[in-house]
Amino acid sequence: MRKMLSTGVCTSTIQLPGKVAVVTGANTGIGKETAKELAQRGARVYLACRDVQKGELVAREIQTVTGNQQVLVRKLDLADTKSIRAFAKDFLAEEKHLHILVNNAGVMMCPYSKTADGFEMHMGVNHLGHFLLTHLLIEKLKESAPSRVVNVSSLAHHLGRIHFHNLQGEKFYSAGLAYCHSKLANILFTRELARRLKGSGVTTYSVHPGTVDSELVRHSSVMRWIWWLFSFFIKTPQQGAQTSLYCALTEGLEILSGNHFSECNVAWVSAKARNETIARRLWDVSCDLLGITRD
Ligand SMILES: NC(=O)c1ccc[n+]([C@@H]2O[C@H](COP(=O)([O-])OP(=O)(O)OC[C@H]3O[C@@H](n4cnc5c(N)ncnc54)[C@H](O)[C@@H]3O)[C@@H](O)[C@H]2O)c1
Repeated sequence: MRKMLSTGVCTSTIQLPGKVAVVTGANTGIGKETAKELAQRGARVYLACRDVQKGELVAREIQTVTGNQQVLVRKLDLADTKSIRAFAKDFLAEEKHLHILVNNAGVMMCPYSKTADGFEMHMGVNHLGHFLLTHLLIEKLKESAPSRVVNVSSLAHHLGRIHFHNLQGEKFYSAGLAYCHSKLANILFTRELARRLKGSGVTTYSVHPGTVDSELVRHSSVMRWIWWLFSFFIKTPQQGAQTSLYCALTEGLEILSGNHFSECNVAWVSAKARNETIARRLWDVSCDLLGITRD
């Protein structure tokens, strides 16, 4: 597939020597390209990956391409809170700072399954896993301010709903909709996080990367076919990384904390994604599910 149609490009020229970044799901697709660009600009970049072997291959590739040897791989399985806690514990022991956290990893349309902690896989990995990770790293982000959290969501959030009585798909389940619900949760999390972080020097943004040629559609032959059919309009992962990079790097973006971005611009979100009551309730429910004390 050859791609075109990318209007959003991150034009920031900022360099990142001495800065530390974590990118989840960085061994493929958009996450890999995001990590590569952060490394290119001189940051120490942690590739937080489920598959450490694949991560090591990618780290070596990024080191070769960028000349930056500070590209490190650490095990992170967002489908297991023990793994998330272990990752955070080791990271906090190892690093003095964290300036950029890109919550990029995601699953789409996987068959009904549960995480190690019994959460529905989309909600568990895409939302709850990143919620816990951010919670565990938030003090380090505050200490390192100015710092940023970028949450990779999707246009698919428009079809999402937060059914509090069916958050784990226990009453009804559709793999396609489960993905949409989790991507809506990413935006609600971003908005509530921004509200809570006001004045802390940590800002946060949610992102729609565009429609990108990646491994995301691996679970759905229909989606693979649609991707192939529209291949001319589909972005490369490098193009798909631009809005995440824009939100991580652009100077002066702090006043737009909590907003959603697409094509390196503020983007419209659904009415459900702007509902502060749902955002606060989702925050509380997420804390309860993860055993985090509500504040
Ligand atoms: N590709 C698109 O068109 C598109 C569109 C909108 C949003 N997105 C979002 O972009 C993000 C990146 O997706 P991509 O397109 O690069 O797909 P991808 O499948 O290439 O990358 C997803 C990454 O997440 C990782 N991951 C999955 N489950 C994990 C787990 N349990 N623990 C840790 N890592 C895990 C995978 O290993 C992979 O590295 C996702 O959040 C996705 O929802 C993608």
